[in-house]
Amino acid sequence: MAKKRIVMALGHNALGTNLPEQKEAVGKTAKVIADFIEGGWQVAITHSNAPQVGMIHTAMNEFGKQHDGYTSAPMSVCSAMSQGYIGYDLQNGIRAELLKRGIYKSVATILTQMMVNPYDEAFYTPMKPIGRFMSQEDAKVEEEKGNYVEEVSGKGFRRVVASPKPVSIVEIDIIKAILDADQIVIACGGGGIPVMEQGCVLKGASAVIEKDRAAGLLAKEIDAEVLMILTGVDNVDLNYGKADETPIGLMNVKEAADYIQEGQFESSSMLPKIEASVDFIEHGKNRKAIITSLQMAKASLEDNAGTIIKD
Ligand SMILES: Nc1ncnc2c1ncn2[C@@H]1O[C@H](COP(=O)(O)OP(=O)(O)O)[C@@H](O)[C@H]1O
Ligand SMILES: NC(=O)OP(=O)(O)O
Repeated sequence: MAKKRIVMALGHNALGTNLPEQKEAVGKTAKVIADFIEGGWQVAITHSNAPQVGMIHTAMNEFGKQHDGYTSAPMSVCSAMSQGYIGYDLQNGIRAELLKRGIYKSVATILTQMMVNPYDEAFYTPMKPIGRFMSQEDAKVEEEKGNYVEEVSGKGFRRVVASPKPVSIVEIDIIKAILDADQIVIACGGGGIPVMEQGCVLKGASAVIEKDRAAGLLAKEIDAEVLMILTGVDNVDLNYGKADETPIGLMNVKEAADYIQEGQFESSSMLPKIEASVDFIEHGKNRKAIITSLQMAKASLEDNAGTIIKD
């Protein structure tokens, strides 16, 4: 019988935002991933990259100017770098955890490109926050460089870039081949490297794709049973941040659509997770999406925690 597949999308809490944090977080995350593999799941992993891609872009473009022969790097190249260095940590962390348990499986990171539509409206309105939180003075400097910034209530300022929807996964066949061989794949990291087709050539786009939307597309493409989005909270809340905030345990796609209509979910954080979940469920049978924290991951798989979205 074919093994069941799960896509695990790792947010900042399961991953950290810089190298030391990442090392520590990955150790804990690898244990949960290994539990799932031990439990007989075929696992595809994807991850966040907004803090990292912003840091890499600043490093490449600021320091690049200061040294002869160093050149700056476009956002698509920075996305590729973020996939490489996050994947490197993740694949070693998972490999080590599996070895400790006597499980001999390969873990591979696929530098994944994601086809986007060059006419996607999102290119006209940069909305995806990346990089560090900045003071107003630093934000002004960024704007003078030609970058876009946005104020994040109570937290300072952040760069924002375009975030087109992912249309197709260029490396999907190799991702499927790794899963068919019952090995572990890390793919579509940071939403995938956004590219546009120009004849036979793929050109990088100056954008960062929402990793939750990429995770949903990946889950659809590999025909996963479960899309598990691991984030900073145990549950999705209704009336988030208000006095009558209420955690959602179970909702169906109709209820999710109604809540979206009511404007229950923030566009830059929870909305893409819910939309990706609904889209995943609507395109298959007996599928389940889970939004929860790393701590609740195992319990949520048995419907005992987290926010579960079903048909
Ligand atoms: N309706 C909601 N219910 C719960 N958390 C919410 C909601 N809306 C926004 N959030 C916030 O959004 C965060 C998740 O978004 P984000 O930080 O972008 O995720 P990640 O990096 O984990 O993918 C949560 O940790 C929480 O602080
Ligand atoms: N690419 C992306 O969605 O990253 P974050 O989850 O860090 O925002």
